[in-house]
Amino acid sequence: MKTLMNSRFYGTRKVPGDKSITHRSLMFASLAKGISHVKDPLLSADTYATKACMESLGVEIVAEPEGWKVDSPGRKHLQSPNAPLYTGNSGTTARLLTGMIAGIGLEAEIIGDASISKRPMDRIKAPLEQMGARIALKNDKYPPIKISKAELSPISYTMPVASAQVKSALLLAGLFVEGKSVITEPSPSRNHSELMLAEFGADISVDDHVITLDGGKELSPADVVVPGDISSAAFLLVLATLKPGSDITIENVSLNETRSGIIDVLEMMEADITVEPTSTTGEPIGNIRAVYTPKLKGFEISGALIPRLIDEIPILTLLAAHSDGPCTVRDAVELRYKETDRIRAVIDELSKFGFEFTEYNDGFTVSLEKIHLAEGVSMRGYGDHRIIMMLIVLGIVMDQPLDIDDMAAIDISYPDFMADLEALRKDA
Ligand SMILES: O=C(O)C1=C[C@@H](OP(=O)(O)O)[C@@H](O)[C@H](O)C1
Ligand SMILES: C=C(OP(=O)(O)O)C(=O)O
Repeated sequence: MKTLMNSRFYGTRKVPGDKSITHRSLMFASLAKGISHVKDPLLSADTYATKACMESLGVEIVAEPEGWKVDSPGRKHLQSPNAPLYTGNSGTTARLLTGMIAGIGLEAEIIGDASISKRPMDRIKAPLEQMGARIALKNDKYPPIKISKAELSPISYTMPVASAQVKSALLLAGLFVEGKSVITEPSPSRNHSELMLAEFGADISVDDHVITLDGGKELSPADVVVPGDISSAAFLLVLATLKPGSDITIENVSLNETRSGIIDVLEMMEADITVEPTSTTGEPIGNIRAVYTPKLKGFEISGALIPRLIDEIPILTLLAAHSDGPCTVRDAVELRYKETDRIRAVIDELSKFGFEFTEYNDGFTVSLEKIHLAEGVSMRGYGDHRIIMMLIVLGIVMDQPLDIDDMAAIDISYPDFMADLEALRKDA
């Protein structure tokens, strides 16, 4: 990390493939009999976990120069695994896979690492049981998730929280059930499942907050091109905004409205940011340029904006360092149920440098007079990739290399993060 100090960051870069889209491409391709291709997938610990789970069900996935070839015997020929399915650190894998296993009538036990073992799964158990699934959890809440064979019926479900993982688990469960499943969201969460299921031939329609899936139809193989992940781009965009002399363009990144809340926030803060849409092939794609902006406005984010930037909140908090007023996050209690309690982690770590927080159950208000350099302080990453990358950006902005534990957790979503920073680094 030392080599990144006293630098500015300049240039054009692509970030790795979108994590949410990569998980879904592997799962949907595994349900469609025949060969699908996934171009430019994210190659990271989380997506390798999904790949290994699909292979355990009997799907052949081969690396090709441009990505993966997924060869599925068809959902009727997938097999119950003879060992627990290990989802590593990936909540998306655990929740979507539960819906998928229940939907194809297999039995399996789903486990994960220490963080997954503390993430709530009752949010998928309740609606899946309403469909007829048989699911057992530890203390009725946590993994291991034990799924027994059962026949399902369609569901009509109003989700209490906007969660793409819950929505997608229900869509996966309803895919091969005759009849209409209707899912209503309180506000739109990421819609990659809806877009991609249509590409794989599912009968799915969306009307405002209501998703209707007419189940019982087989999926057909499809080729998926994975755009860059805006959640990974977020770290570079915030770095460019905060670091004097910086000017970074991220190319070929997903601009999907349900994910692009970070652009709204940067614009709200009057950061120097430019968005150039390039194409739409199911997913809207484009380039985003962020240029150093010495003075920013404060932000207040809540309500329907939160699901559109939920994973970016830790890195967005750093923008308080240059804002002329406080920054407030509300309606984000979901952050407490991620890889770690991200509200606590952000408050505990940034308080070490003079960021002042008022904590709420569903967020915080943060302001900063001046960063206090805290020599020799050790930082906790909580094994959470997004907290660790936020702390790395903080260290670069302060020109103080931070001693952060668990750096290897970057591999969960952005294995090339340090290499990309090096590639963009220029002498100040
Ligand atoms: O469906 C997905 O791919 C994801 C949905 C979000 O979680 P929730 O569904 O719990 O909001 C997000 O935080 C996660 O990183 C990925
Ligand atoms: C919360 C995240 O992922 P998951 O829920 O898949 O573990 C994330 O990537 O920030």
